[in-house]
Amino acid sequence: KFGNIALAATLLMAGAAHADNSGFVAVKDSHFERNGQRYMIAGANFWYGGYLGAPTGVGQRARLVKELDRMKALGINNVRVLAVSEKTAMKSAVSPATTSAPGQYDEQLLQGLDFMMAELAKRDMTAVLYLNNFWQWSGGMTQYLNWFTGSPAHDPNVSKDYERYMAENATFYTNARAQAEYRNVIAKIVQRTNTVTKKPYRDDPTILSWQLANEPRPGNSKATPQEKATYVKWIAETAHYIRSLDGRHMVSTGSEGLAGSAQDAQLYLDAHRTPDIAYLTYHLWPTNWGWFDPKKPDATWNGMMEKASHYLNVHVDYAKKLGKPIVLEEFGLNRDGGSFDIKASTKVRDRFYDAVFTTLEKRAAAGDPVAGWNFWAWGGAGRAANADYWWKPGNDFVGDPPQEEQGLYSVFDSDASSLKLIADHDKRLKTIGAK
Ligand SMILES: O=C1NC[C@H](CO)[C@@H](O)[C@@H]1O
Repeated sequence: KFGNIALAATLLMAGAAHADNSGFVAVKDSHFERNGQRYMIAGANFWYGGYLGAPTGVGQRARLVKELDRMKALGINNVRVLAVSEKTAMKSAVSPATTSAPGQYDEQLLQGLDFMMAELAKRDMTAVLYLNNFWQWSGGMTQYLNWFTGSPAHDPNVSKDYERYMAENATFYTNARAQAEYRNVIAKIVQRTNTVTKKPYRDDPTILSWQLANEPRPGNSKATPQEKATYVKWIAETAHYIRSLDGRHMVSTGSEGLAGSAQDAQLYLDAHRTPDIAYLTYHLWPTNWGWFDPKKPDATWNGMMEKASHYLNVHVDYAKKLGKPIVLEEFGLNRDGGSFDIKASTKVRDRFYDAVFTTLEKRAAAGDPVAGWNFWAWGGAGRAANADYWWKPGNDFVGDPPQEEQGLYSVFDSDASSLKLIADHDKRLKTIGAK
């Protein structure tokens, strides 16, 4: 009899040994799992988290600690953060930047990322780190092209010619020297050892995923079959490269979904089919995409919600098709009347957030591969510094990057109704699917 008990205990131990208690988030049956439990992302966008963590210069470590404490208290468990920026002459981009020139990296900003990662780990929070930007506000792909083709970095805030901007940026994917430097940066960060925790990033479960870029697109709205094929290949090869450096962390694309895929569902599916991309991402921007006019809320709300509801649901269906989780890792709406003023109310935005959260909770409760959300974006204690609401070096960082008015989409610490809504839904989301 005693022998049986010993045998049972041994088998139990052996079984337990196989349960993954590493703390890493991984995909299991088209959901996220962490330490054997369902993991839902109840997240925020916090692009400047690494900047606040810097030991000198732009660093504001006391503010960073307070912002993370506030997020943690609300039940936010994940932040989506810009991991690296490129120095550029463009006015609407953040400065300083991590990469001042190919091969020259600002150790202070990289230590900022280290400090932020250490603080997240203390709070049992995770991070999605994006390694490039399709847009100009952190230098991004247009700055790489400036370095390697000599073409002037194209600021669409100045040219207003987004179609030309996007077509030009897509040449990044086939520029061998730009790709080589991009991979140097990827290797530098993925193989980095955190100077605060002394832990290699590769061994740090605080990272939820490495993300190829913020909102990478195949080209402009008329992307050609060749550009689309190039885009799918770039995603697969870059994701494979990251996985060759770090086989423990998931990799994600940063895609907006159809809006960032020339409205081509086949392209969006093909871009996320490779096994090296662990989950799908998508973003939802009603005002940017012309579905909503904050100055005519009553006239445009119904049409917008019809489109938004379809967008939310159809991408969950795409994820089901691929058998992978999907994260709505950006969504946002203006303050009432389109105001940038922190004193403006947020009634319409709260209604929109509530509708987004409720739609995704319903799909998650039905067992669909909804793995959570990140609202755009955490403004916290940051405040716009100038009457015209534009950012200048030395000003506070808020949820809106420098290419947009500081207050456009930010959720500030004084937006009590928004924060309560976020906290309530984050709590509800995390109970869905919990074993
Ligand atoms: O990634 C992004 N998506 C939309 C945000 C708000 O317009 C924008 O600031 C950012 O570039």
